[in-house]
Amino acid sequence: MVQVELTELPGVLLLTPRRFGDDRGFFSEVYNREVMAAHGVDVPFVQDNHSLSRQVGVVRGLHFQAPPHAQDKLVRVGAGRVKDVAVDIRRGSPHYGKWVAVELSAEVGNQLFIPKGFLHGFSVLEPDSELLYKCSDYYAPECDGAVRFDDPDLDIDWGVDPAAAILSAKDAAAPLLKDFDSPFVYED
Ligand SMILES: Cc1cn([C@H]2C[C@H](O)[C@@H](COP(=O)(O)OP(=O)(O)O[C@H]3O[C@@H](C)C(=O)[C@@H](O)[C@H]3O)O2)c(=O)[nH]c1=O
Repeated sequence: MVQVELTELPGVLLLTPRRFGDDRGFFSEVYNREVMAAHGVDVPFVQDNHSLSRQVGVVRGLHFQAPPHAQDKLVRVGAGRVKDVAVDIRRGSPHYGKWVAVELSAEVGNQLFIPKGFLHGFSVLEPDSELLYKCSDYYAPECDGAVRFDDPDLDIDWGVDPAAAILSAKDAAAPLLKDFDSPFVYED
């Protein structure tokens, strides 16, 4: 029912649910708790988010919510195409500061699972791209945090010109990773 691929970051998974195509279009179970749990994604999601980014070059991120409201996220694209990025920020992790970037599109219907302890962000590769994602905790603005998307220590390939990126004021003012005290600790 779902194809699961590991990424270079343990815990971050690329999931592609099956699509049943016919003359009308397709049908797909985009989330099935039992099936996901069988593949290691056994998470009580409590909030679904939907954002629209009109312009190519919009970058949202890199974001996290700190404990006690840390969020696992299951991200997909309902329209358009984005480059979705996860960065390990668990102190003591052998992968601290490492990232994976995956193209997610409405055409493919693929999804990225990003566990707690990772930054999340995406760049917009097609106009009017819509991101749909499930979160395992509620929005808690007091726990909301960000790291600069174009941090030279991360050196993420966003697939768009970072100098021309369209950012929120909050994201433009985000600290660099070296000036940031991560609230997450790696647990073996
Ligand atoms: C994230 C969020 C925002 N909001 C409000 C706050 C604000 O007024 C408005 C826009 O918020 P932001 O600018 O933070 O939206 P955005 O930049 O799209 O933030 C999102 O980015 C991606 C990369 C993520 O991973 C998400 O978890 C979230 O951080 O929406 C909520 O009411 N609930 C929420 O869950």
